Amino acid sequence: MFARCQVRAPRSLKHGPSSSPLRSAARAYSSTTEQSHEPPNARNSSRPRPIYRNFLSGLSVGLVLAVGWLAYDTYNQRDPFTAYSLVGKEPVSSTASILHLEPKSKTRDLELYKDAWRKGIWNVQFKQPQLQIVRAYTPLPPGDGSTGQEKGELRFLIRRDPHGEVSSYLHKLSPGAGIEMRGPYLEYELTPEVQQIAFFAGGTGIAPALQVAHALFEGDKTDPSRKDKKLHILWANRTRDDCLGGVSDSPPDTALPPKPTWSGLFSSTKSKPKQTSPPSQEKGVIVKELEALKQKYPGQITVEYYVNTEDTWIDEDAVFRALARFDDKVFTSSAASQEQRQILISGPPGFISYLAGPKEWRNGREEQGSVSRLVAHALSRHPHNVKVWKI
Ligand SMILES: Cc1cc2nc3c(=O)[nH]c(=O)nc-3n(C[C@H](O)[C@H](O)[C@H](O)COP(=O)(O)OP(=O)(O)OC[C@H]3O[C@@H](n4cnc5c(N)ncnc54)[C@H](O)[C@@H]3O)c2cc1C
Repeated sequence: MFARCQVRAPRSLKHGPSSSPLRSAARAYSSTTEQSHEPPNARNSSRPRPIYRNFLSGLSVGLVLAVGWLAYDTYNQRDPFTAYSLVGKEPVSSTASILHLEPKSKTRDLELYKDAWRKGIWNVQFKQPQLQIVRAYTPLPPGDGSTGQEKGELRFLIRRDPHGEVSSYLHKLSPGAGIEMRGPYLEYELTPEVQQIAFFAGGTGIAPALQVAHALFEGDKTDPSRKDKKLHILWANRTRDDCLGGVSDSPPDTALPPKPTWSGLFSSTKSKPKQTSPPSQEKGVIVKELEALKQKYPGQITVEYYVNTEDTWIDEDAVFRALARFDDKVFTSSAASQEQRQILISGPPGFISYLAGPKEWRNGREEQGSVSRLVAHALSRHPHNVKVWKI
C-alpha cells in the first residue's frame, strides 16, 4: 500500500529496512562481447578464453549470492523475528479486518514498544514464511481500557489485496496461528513543539493518523500544552463500507479566496465534497474509535470523511479549509516555528502523490521530494508556515 520513508528515527528505535523480498536474486547479465568498443588487439590480449570466462562469471555470480546471503543473514541475526499468535480477527469492511496479535512468549521488547507509542508513527514487519517476503504494517493504538499493552498485544487494520501475497496470507490465517514479526520501526517522530496537525489519510492510512492522535494526546502526560493541541483528520476511502456511519465535522466558517486560473489543471473535476446519502445508524469500528477520541478530547479532534463512490473528494478547497483550521491567533508571525503546525499525508503512493507530489528515490533511499500539487496550491492561496510530511 504505502511507500513510506524513515524520518528522524531516534536511537532507541530501529531504522526500517526496505520491505523487499528476503531472497536475493542473481542478476541476468547480457553478453556485451559483440558490442565491445575496445580495440581488437586489446580484446584478444586481455580477454580470458571461454572456459575461464565461464569459470569467472560463475565465480562472480556465486560471490554475489554469497555476499547477498551473508548480508541477509547478518541483518536477520541483528534484527530477528519474534513469534506472535493471532488471537482475534475482527472484520471491519468487505476488504479489511483488524487482526489482534499477542507474543507467544513474554517479550523483552515491551519497553521498546511503549516508547514507540509515545514517539509518533511506526510500523512492524510481518513475514510470509513460504515465500520469505516481508511487508510493513502499522499497529492501531490500544483502545481505551485495554489491558493488552502490558502483554505486548498489538492490533492491525489490514486490507486484503486479492492478488497480494502477504495481505492474503494474513487474512487466511485462523485464530491461534503463528506469525513472525519484527520491529518497531519509527517513521515519523512527533516533537514537543508540534501544536496543530492536519492529517490526510487514505484508506488504511488512518492507522498512522490514530497513532499520531495517541502520541499527541496520550504521549507526554506532563506536557501542559497537551490541552491546546489540535488534530484535524481528513479520511478518504473508496467506499462507505470502510467508514460506515462517519459524519464529517462542519468546516470552519472561512470564505474561499478565488482560485488562480491554473488551479483547474490540477484539481479533480469531480471534486465537490458533498454528503450524498444519509449517515448510517450503524458505525464502523474505526469510526467508533474516532468518535471516542472526539469525546475524550472535546474540541481538539475534528474529522472529515471523503468517500469516492459518493463522489466526495479531497480537492484543493478541502486542503484550503484544512489549513484554515490552523488557529492563527496562537501563531503570530515570527513566534510560529514551522515545527508547530504540520501537514501529514499517509496512504497509497498515488494518494500522497495526488496531494503533494511523489516521494523521490535518491542514492537508494526514499526521500520526501518537493511539495507540489494540491497542498502547494492551497498553501500559495493561504500561506502558512507549516511543515509537510509524506508518511
Ligand atoms: C510503512 C508501511 C506501513 C503499512 N501499513 C499498512 C497497514 O497498516 N495496513 C495495510 O493494510 N497495509 C499497510 N501497508 C501496506 C503493506 O505493507 C502491503 O504493501 C500491502 O498489504 C500489500 O502487500 P501484499 O504482499 O499483500 O501485496 P503484493 O504482493 O505486494 O502486491 C501488491 C499489488 O501489486 C500487484 N502485483 C504484485 N506483483 C505484480 C506484478 N509482477 N505485476 C503487476 N502487479 C503486481 C498485486 O496484484 C497487488 O495488487 C503498509 C506499508 C508500509 C510501507
